Amino acid sequence: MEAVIKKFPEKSDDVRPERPSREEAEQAVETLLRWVGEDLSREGLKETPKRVVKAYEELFSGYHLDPNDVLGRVFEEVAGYDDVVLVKDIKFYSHCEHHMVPVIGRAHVAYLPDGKVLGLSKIARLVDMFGRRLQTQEAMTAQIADALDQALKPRGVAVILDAEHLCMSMRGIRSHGSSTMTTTYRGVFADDTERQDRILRLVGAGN
Ligand SMILES: Nc1nc2c(ncn2[C@@H]2O[C@H](COP(=O)(O)OP(=O)(O)OP(=O)(O)O)[C@@H](O)[C@H]2O)c(=O)[nH]1
Ligand SMILES: [Zn+2]
Repeated sequence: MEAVIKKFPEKSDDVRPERPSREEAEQAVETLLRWVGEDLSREGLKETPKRVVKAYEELFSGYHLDPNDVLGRVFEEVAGYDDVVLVKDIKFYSHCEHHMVPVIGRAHVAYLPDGKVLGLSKIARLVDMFGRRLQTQEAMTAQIADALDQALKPRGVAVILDAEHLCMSMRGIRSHGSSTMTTTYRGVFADDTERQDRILRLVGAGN
């Protein structure tokens, strides 16, 4: 089943009607600070609600972008290059949608072009953009693959995410050092285990 790419306002100053004001968001931070047992009159906390809201603006800026904003133009002059393009070890930070706690990981994104390629930095920008939303790792993996598929119409796409969920290490099960790997293969990669193995070997995850 194809995951749906969530469409969000195109510009960061577009405000959804139901979006709370900045002041309301700062008040919500104050409530949480009081709830954890903090003393709001402490000098060090004076600016904290403002800072947290400002930090959230940056950490969740992915809601105000869509793939068209980050992918840019495609290039067709590749001198007949006709093999896989793999951008590996794209470090990303996200937050899980269940606990709003960080997810820290690496993405490996490969595609087999059909005459058109993207600027390499744009793939890292795409990963960064989807990371700046609340996510499950599975959804983020599918969203990256869908966006590339739609923008480039390549012969195939492979996306591998390998991440540590701090909600599993800092709290809950407190399982330190475990990581989660998700993979999605589209087009020619979908049913071709040899191609899948090649990608896994290239990213250092295969046998
Ligand atoms: N499939 C999936 N699960 C995730 C992801 N991030 C966090 N989770 C899990 O979401 C689940 C939420 O489980 P719940 O039982 O509703 O919440 P909880 O009581 O906080 O769960 P614990 O973490 O086990 O304490 C947990 O098992 C998390 O490990 C993700 O990206 N993908
Ligand atoms: Zn979580």
